[in-house]
Amino acid sequence: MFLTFLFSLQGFDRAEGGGIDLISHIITRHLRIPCSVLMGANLAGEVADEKFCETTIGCKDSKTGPVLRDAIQTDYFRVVVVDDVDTVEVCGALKNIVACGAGFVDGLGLGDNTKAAVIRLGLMEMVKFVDVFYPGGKLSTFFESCGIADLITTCYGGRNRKVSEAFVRTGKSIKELEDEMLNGQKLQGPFTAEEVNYMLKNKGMEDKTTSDSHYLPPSIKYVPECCHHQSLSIASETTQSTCKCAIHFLLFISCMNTKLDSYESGRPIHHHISKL
Ligand SMILES: NC(=O)c1ccc[n+]([C@@H]2O[C@H](COP(=O)([O-])OP(=O)(O)OC[C@H]3O[C@@H](n4cnc5c(N)ncnc54)[C@H](O)[C@@H]3O)[C@@H](O)[C@H]2O)c1
Ligand SMILES: O=P(O)(O)OC[C@H](O)CO
Repeated sequence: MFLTFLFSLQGFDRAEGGGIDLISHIITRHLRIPCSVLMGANLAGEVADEKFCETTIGCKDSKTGPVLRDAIQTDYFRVVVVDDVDTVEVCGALKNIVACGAGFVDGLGLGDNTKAAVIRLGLMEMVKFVDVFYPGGKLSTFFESCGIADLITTCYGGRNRKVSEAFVRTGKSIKELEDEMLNGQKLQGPFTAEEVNYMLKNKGMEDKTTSDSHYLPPSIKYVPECCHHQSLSIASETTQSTCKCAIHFLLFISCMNTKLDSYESGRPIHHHISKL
């Protein structure tokens, strides 16, 4: 008999002292039981329709992991268990920010090549973020469903993408669009970006660039800026100012010019990060 907690919530919480907290850490701290996470390319409607997908469970305990997998896995919902829990959870949170960037690209009509660049650079930001703030994470985790696969599906089929596209096209605020398009649901991307931005500001890291040993994740900085900017603007100016903001966002990510030369499964990220 064992007690554990498995959840699929995406996002961070603000921590005392100006940082951010992972939800799994908060649950473990309060309930004093181990916490595992489930993240993956799992748009709820498609899972409900029993269309094939994969998912990732992050679980530290080698005995509990297979028990959770066997309890959840079906023919159409395939589970891979990894022990890199924090990276799995961070992927689930950060990819929502990148999806807003993908939505801006769609709203601006920039095409699939640009969107692929946003997705690639967003993935590199996620890798770098884990390396800086959750050292010990494994690069191989980003190649599980919780990493690249969830990033792709969210950047094509998710709510963050959809609303962000409408945000650029219509000139309405995120709040208005949520009310109109999501039937009571909320976007995670802008909120998560603000939390991460808050943490970076408190650490004095918001103006660092990728060439510094500290870094600035551009979409994390520019997604909330774009969203805020838009919500404060007036109708005739909104589309123009949002576009300007979104273009800044794209310019910044393209300046990153990061490259992943090699990848060896299962090794800690800092073995690779010097090549980014
Ligand atoms: N929908 C998907 O395809 C999908 C897939 C994978 C993971 N997720 C994640 O699962 C979580 C829930 O997604 P969803 O689609 O069910 O969202 P949802 O918006 O339908 O539901 C979220 C619920 O949380 C409640 N809520 C919000 N803030 C709260 C608070 N502070 N205290 C108590 N309740 C609060 C809301 O009232 C709402 O009922 C999110 O973190 C999402 O990123 C969603
Ligand atoms: O609809 P989104 O943008 O919240 O994305 C949904 C899920 O995160 C996909 O796994």
